[in-house]
Amino acid sequence: MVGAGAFGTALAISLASNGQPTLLWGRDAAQMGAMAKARQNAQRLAGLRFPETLEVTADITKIPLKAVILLAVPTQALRATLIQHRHILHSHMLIACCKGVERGSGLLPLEVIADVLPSVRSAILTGPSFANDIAAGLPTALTLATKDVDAKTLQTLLSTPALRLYLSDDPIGAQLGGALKNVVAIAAGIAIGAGLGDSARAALMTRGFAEMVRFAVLRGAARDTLFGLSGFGDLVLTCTSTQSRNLRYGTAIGTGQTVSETATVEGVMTAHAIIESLLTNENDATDLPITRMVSAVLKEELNMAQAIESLLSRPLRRETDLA
Ligand SMILES: NC(=O)C1=CN([C@@H]2O[C@H](COP(=O)(O)OP(=O)(O)OC[C@H]3O[C@@H](n4cnc5c(N)ncnc54)[C@H](OP(=O)(O)O)[C@@H]3O)[C@@H](O)[C@H]2O)C=CC1
Ligand SMILES: O=C(CO)COP(=O)(O)O
Repeated sequence: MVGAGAFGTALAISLASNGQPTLLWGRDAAQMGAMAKARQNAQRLAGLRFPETLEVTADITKIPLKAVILLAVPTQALRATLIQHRHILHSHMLIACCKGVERGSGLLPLEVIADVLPSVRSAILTGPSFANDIAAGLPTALTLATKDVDAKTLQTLLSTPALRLYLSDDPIGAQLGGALKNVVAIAAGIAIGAGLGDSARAALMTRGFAEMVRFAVLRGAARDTLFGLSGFGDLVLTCTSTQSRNLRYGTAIGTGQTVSETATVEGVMTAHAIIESLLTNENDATDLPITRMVSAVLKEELNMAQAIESLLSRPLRRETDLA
């Protein structure tokens, strides 16, 4: 496991609890030392003890030769991680566990991997799951999306009695579902924080989902993928649970609080990345009113009242119209 934050630690605990010898690598030697000593990640998953089969290290050369590597760093840190450790990572199967779009390039995690390490085999692991739930061994279902011929072997390797992996051969759709639902969750949080009510949240979730499907299909995804765990499933979880950092972030913005950017809130950069990529890529020209509003509010180009007014004054249309 590369990345010892909440999600990397949770997946490592889950796999090791299933009897798999698992190596959890993090970049901060002092932090890794403390985790190895306490047998828990006190900073991000306090109280959830490491099984004996879980080894913690800050030495990336300890990764065994043929190991499958899960990459659990934020999307905006993925390229730097790949570049820094390319001499180790290039010969392994890489499973991206991040949810987002890279700012500047508009690329999805597997596209970033292909850009840095063109010949590497890769997959995306995504879907509705909170790190705490996975680490506690609660039942969870995720999507493992890949074009790789060894997909079934990977599915078996990474599934546990509590963590069920469903296979998909649509990595684009799975990645876009995971990335876009974070943006909609910020919008849902803003609505809740601003006191617009649960009905407004349901409207945003539904129209946000329409937006997700529209953009994903345009980017080459299969429409059905968005109706699965990685799209609809994760949208529901993230927009309705206060465990979600994206929802909490949006709620704080909606209540007018000043928000610190220290936590991983993937929807922020993803909203900007998508809207900025629309300016440069004509093929992506589509109507994304909710993503556009989230990006504009977070950049303080619009205040909340203007954003809400702009969404509510859009022309009336048929529900199933494409835009
Ligand atoms: N938490 C969750 O419930 C879930 C998270 N995810 C996804 O997993 C991804 C990671 O999120 P999460 O684990 O929660 O985030 P955290 O903020 O908990 O952890 C991020 C981790 O990435 C590390 N990191 C950041 N930059 C780099 C870098 N350049 N090189 C090496 N390591 C780096 C951090 O190290 P350091 O501590 O040294 O800064 C930290 O260990 C995100 O894309 C998220 O959407 C998916 C499903 C559930
Ligand atoms: O991706 C997640 C749930 O599936 C985690 O959501 P947050 O990043 O908003 O906490």
